[in-house]
Amino acid sequence: MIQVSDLSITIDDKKIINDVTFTIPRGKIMSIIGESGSGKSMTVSAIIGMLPANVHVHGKVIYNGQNLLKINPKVMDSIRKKDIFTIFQDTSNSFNPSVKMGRQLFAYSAGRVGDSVEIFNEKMHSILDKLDLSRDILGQYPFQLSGGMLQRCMIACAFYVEPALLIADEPTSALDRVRQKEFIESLVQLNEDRGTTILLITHDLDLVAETAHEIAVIYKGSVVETGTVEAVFSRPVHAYTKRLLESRF
Ligand SMILES: Nc1ncnc2c1ncn2[C@@H]1O[C@H](COP(=O)(O)OP(=O)(O)OP(=O)(O)O)[C@@H](O)[C@H]1O
Repeated sequence: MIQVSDLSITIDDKKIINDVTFTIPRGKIMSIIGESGSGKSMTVSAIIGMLPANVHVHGKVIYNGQNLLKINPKVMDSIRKKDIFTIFQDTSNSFNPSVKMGRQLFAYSAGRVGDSVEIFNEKMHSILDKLDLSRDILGQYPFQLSGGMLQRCMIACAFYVEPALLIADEPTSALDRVRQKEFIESLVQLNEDRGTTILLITHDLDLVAETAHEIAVIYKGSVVETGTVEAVFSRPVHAYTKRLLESRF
């Protein structure tokens, strides 16, 4: 569904990403795993076309036959709005503290696809029920909800929008174990119910084991291993992947 090939990113003459190549298969959950500073977030920024101004980028990010790195900015805006939905590590930054959740979830869902308030209420109520989230949250402010609930509100919006690709960048690292589990269940539910393709960025091997079908291991700006989670976990080839897996037990 998205093919990243020979992606290289340089900032101030420093190579941050080096000839990164991988494919995100349609309908699958794919995880990019790597240690802090390895280049995971930069890779995501290249895919969604939100790289800092001082960056030099080479290579291709092919989506629907178009190279997103060379696309007209207006077309990219529309792809970001309709096709790609992104959930970041700290969702509280994504919400305005002084606006009730209902209005904000409307903007993240119905507003993106042009639905009326009536359609929003009907559709969002049934999604909240499905995700075991109380309908009351629509009348509450972000500070009245836990971090885990805010993350799951974002999943509710993804259920609504049904994007072609959901990118979740370190979505569980600020959550405790119970909230992590709830979030993971919602993520898997989205993939299974709607067939949404998911790119999951993480440094948590347990999270990968519980959710992902495919994996790309990134180390110092290069992809050192790709394959199904089953194959990479049972027969790791690169020394870094072996170290990573040994550290799990
Ligand atoms: N705006 C920037 N200017 C210069 N260097 C940057 C910038 N953003 C990131 N970097 C550098 O690029 C490299 C990759 O960063 P990136 O944020 O992609 O890593 P990451 O794998 O996502 O790490 P983490 O897990 O800590 O978020 C790091 O060495 C980082 O210091």
